[in-house]
Amino acid sequence: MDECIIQLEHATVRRAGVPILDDVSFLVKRNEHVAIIGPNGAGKSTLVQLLSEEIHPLYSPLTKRILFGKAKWDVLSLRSHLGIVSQGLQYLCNSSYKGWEIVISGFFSSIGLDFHHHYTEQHQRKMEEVMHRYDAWHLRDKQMNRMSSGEARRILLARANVHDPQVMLLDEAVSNLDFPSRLQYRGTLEQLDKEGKTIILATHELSEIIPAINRIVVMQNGRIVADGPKKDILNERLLSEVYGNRVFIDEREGLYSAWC
Ligand SMILES: Nc1ncnc2c1ncn2[C@@H]1O[C@H](COP(=O)(O)OP(=O)(O)OP(=O)(O)O)[C@@H](O)[C@H]1O
Repeated sequence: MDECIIQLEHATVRRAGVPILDDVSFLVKRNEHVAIIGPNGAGKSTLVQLLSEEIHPLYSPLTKRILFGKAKWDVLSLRSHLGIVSQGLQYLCNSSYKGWEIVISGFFSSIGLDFHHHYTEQHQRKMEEVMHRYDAWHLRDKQMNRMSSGEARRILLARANVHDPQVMLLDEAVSNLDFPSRLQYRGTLEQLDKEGKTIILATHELSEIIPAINRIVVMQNGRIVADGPKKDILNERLLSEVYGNRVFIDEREGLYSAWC
């Protein structure tokens, strides 16, 4: 049986006294892929941030957060197992660092390079390889704070992959990417699947959910309200209920799209 690499049990997060994640349990096995969907404010990003230890759950005797078999992590070591793309990270990376510096800093779980970061030729080769893969090589010497959102997103995707992480945590990773870049991104997800990586993505864009991602988690009001195989979850009745609007779903060549 596949090992459970993410074990979150009875996790609650409060902001201003309000539970924005309410007693959520979420388990992921090695090589399993999960897409998290749900309306704005449902708690998707909060769940992803719990997994990368950007935030912490409230203490309760029932609460567990065991990541890669360990309950306690030094956050930099944990991040070396994760490839993260999120709006929050993009905001932090909006600096005068150049594209290549942000990508290579993925090896150190840092944002850009500092005097104590010593990169090797091997790091450099891998940085060049992923920047080509994400069609970002032309952005290598451009400052992050002079890039368009889509250009910066490509840099973040390259950074997330550069250190060969076990788990990709992708929170609305395709936003701002143009159509050809989305196609390329899906190709990369397929490649990650072939390499045996675990993909966890939160998205509003169902076409991001490649055929290899078969488990869908639906969130609403800080809770997981559905969790199961794609064919059971991506149905118009269930999604119409969750989104509070009539939702239409279409499927073409294994990719889905939804609209109201
Ligand atoms: N720092 C904060 N202070 C107060 N409330 C917050 C804070 N961060 C998030 N929230 C609230 O927590 C809830 C969940 O937010 P979260 O970003 O996890 O939702 P989401 O499902 O990712 O939404 P979206 O699809 O809009 O990105 C929202 O109601 C949001 O307003």
